[in-house]
Amino acid sequence: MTELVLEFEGLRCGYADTEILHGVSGSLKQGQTLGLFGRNGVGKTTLCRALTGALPLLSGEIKLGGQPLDRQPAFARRRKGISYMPQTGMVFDNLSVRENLSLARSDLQVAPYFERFPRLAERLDQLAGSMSGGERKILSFVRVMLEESVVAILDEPSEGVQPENIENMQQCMLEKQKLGCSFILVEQNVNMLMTASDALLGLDSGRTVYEADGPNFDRDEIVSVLTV
Ligand SMILES: Nc1ncnc2c1ncn2[C@@H]1O[C@H](COP(=O)(O)OP(=O)(O)OP(=O)(O)O)[C@@H](O)[C@H]1O
Repeated sequence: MTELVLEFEGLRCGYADTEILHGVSGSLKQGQTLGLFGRNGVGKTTLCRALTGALPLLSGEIKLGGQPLDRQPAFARRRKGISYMPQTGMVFDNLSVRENLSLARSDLQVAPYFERFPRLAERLDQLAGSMSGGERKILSFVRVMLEESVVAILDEPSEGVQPENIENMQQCMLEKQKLGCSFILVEQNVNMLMTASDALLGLDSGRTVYEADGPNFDRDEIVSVLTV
């Protein structure tokens, strides 16, 4: 049986006096991808931020490899192998592509990613802030791929990215999965969600409304959660 790498139970959290997540639970197996989806504003990014430690919990538990994680600060979670590609603010605009990539601090090699995304290689000395939205997403994605992660959380990586590069992103994820990395993938693109995920978690208004194990997901059910 595949080992559970990340477990979260009854997560409640929010901003100031507003509770956004009302007790969300889920789990992630080693080398697998949990697809997280739902309409705008239902709490997907909030869940990501709760898992990374950017947002404190009101209650609930998070475990990584069976060990409690929820009292650990964000930097300690990063050291334990939780990586995060945020939906926005994902690259340092005033640094070049080369400098952004060098921040990944790992021994993993960047060359295979330049083969998949040659425009990055062509723009190594360009400031990240002068790249297009899609190019910046790719840069942010590659930066996370270069981290030595146990769990990589990707918040809408395909937004604004052309289909050919979405396919390349999925190939990169598969390669890291083979090395044991697990992913939480926030995605509105139903095709990517269905093909990249081993299990799915659908949210609405801060609550779980859909859970399924793959590989055969029901597209109509997914679309209905996205269009409630
Ligand atoms: N920093 C913040 N302060 C106050 N409220 C916030 C903050 N960030 C998010 N929210 C609110 O929390 C709710 C959930 O937001 P969240 O970003 O988690 O949704 P989401 O499902 O990721 O949406 P999207 O698909 O649009 O990215 C929204 O109502 C949002 O307005």
